[in-house]
Parts: sequence; structure tokens; C-alpha cells
Amino acid sequence: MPSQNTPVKHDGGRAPFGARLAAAMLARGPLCVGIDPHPQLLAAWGLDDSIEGLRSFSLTVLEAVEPLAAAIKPQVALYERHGSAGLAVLEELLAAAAQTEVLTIADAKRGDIGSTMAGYADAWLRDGSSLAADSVTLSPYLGFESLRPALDLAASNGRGVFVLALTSNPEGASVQHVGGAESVAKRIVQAAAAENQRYSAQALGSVGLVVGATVGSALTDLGIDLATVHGPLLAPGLGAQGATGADMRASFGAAYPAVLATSSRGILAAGPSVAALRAATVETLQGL
Ligand SMILES: O=c1ccn([C@@H]2O[C@H](COP(=O)(O)O)[C@@H](O)[C@H]2O)c(=O)[nH]1
Repeated sequence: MPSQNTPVKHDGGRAPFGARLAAAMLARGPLCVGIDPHPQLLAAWGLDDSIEGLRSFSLTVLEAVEPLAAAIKPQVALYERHGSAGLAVLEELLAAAAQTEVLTIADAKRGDIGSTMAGYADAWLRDGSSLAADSVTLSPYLGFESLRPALDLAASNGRGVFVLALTSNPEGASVQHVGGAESVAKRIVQAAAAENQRYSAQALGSVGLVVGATVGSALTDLGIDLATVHGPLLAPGLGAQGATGADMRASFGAAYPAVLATSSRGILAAGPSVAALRAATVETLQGL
């Protein structure tokens, strides 16, 4: 575990991810737009479920939301289902986004034993990797410490991670709530808080958590204080999964300023018109 005084080195002059995200949230508001090219959405947009459809969908969403959102979150599974050509579209999307102000969160939910984790860290967080994003989502099911290669690489080059803690799906509780007052989720929250001690106390740390907008009273029930994390809280579940801005304020309480709400289908359903996607993004922001 790094000490509070561990120096943070940055490649290429990039500021830490947490500080960059906090600045983006301040300037644009606390919204991430998910880019989830489901086959049904491609069809609703009049696009084929093909590489060209995937490319058109992805670049249209980027064009629409990059001036408005703090971050975009491409769902990696929906690129992987198109094979290597789909991943090439994701690479193109990430490269195009890197030319804009919007930050990127690759929703890959990676996690493995440490030696293999180093490969995932290289893919999603290493400078020069064609899939490198500003941050990536990670699964701690093999133990938080197994994520070490990604935690350290991100800290070394101004990138970030979001570790699953309390997910937005109803099935998550069967694992994450286990242990009651000493729940699995609480252990993950504590580990992220310890990890963020390596970052300046003046800004958000770069180790974020995924905590669903749908968690309701779970944080209170499990005695989890997210204000201790000092990192960003990525909150899926807004819109299509039913959660609202009011729900999030009620659930997150004092930790709400660190919440980056994310919505995919709730905004994407407005496409393919860029103007309509922008209107849906603004409307979603107004509800936060
Ligand atoms: O707990 C989690 C973690 C990740 N997700 C992902 O977020 C989006 C949500 O899409 P919507 O269309 O806004 O429901 C999707 O990519 C999920 O895989 C999540 O929903 N919950």
C-alpha cells in the first residue's frame, strides 16, 4: 500500500486524472454520456449492425456531446462483439476524443491475477497504446490488491481507474452486501480511500469507484461513508435503469459533489440527430 507521501510522477505533463475530472465536472457539470452501441439502438438510428454502423454511431455521439459532457464512457463489450474491426472503431473513437476536452472512461471492467492484470493495464492505460483511455473500469473480484499494476500505471501517467463497489444491477447485492457491517463493498471503499492517499488532498484522487445511482439506502444500511474516498464516484443507473437526480442526492448525501452520473440509453435514444442528442444531454444535466 503506498504511503501518503509516495510521490506521484506524471508522463507527458498530464495532470492527475482526478484533478482533470474535477475541473471538467466544475466547468461542464457532473455528467458522463455512455456510448453503448446496442444493436437495437443502431437499428433505431437507421444504421446497420455493422462496422460502418458502429463507426457512424460512435462518432455522431462524440460530435454531439463532447462540448457538453465531462466524460464519455464507451461500453467495450459492444465494440468487442464486432471482433477486431469493432475494437479498431473503439480505437478511432478514443483517438478522436483525445483531440477534444471530453475525458474518456473505457468501460471494460477488467480484473485478473496481478501478472495478467499488467497486460490489461498496458492495454487501457499505457501511453502509446492504441486503446489507452483517460481511465478504465476495473473489477476487484480477484481482490483489490490484484489491481496493483493498473493502480500504479495510472498513478504514474495521469490516468485513472473506477473500481466496482456497489453496482447498479439488483444481482450485485448478493456479493457486494455480504458481510453486513463489514461488507465486501465497504472493504473496496476502504481500499480505494487508502489508495487515494497518494494523491494531493486538495483535489479528487484518481482511484474512483462505481456506485450505482440505483443503490437507494444501501450506503446507509451498510454503514458506508463515501466522503472518505476522496475519489470520483461513477454512478450508472440514471435514465434507462430508472434512477433520477433526486434519487442520487438522497443516496449519496454529503458525497454527492464527487458523483459523476452516467447515462447511456436515456440519452442515446434521442439520436441520430446531433441537435436532439445535445438537447437530451442538456436536459439530463439539468436534472442533476
Ligand atoms: O454498476 C454498473 C456498472 C456499469 N454499468 C454500465 O453503465 C451503462 C449503463 O447504461 P444505461 O443505458 O444508462 O442503463 C452500461 O454500459 C452498463 O454496462 C452499469 O449499468 N452498472
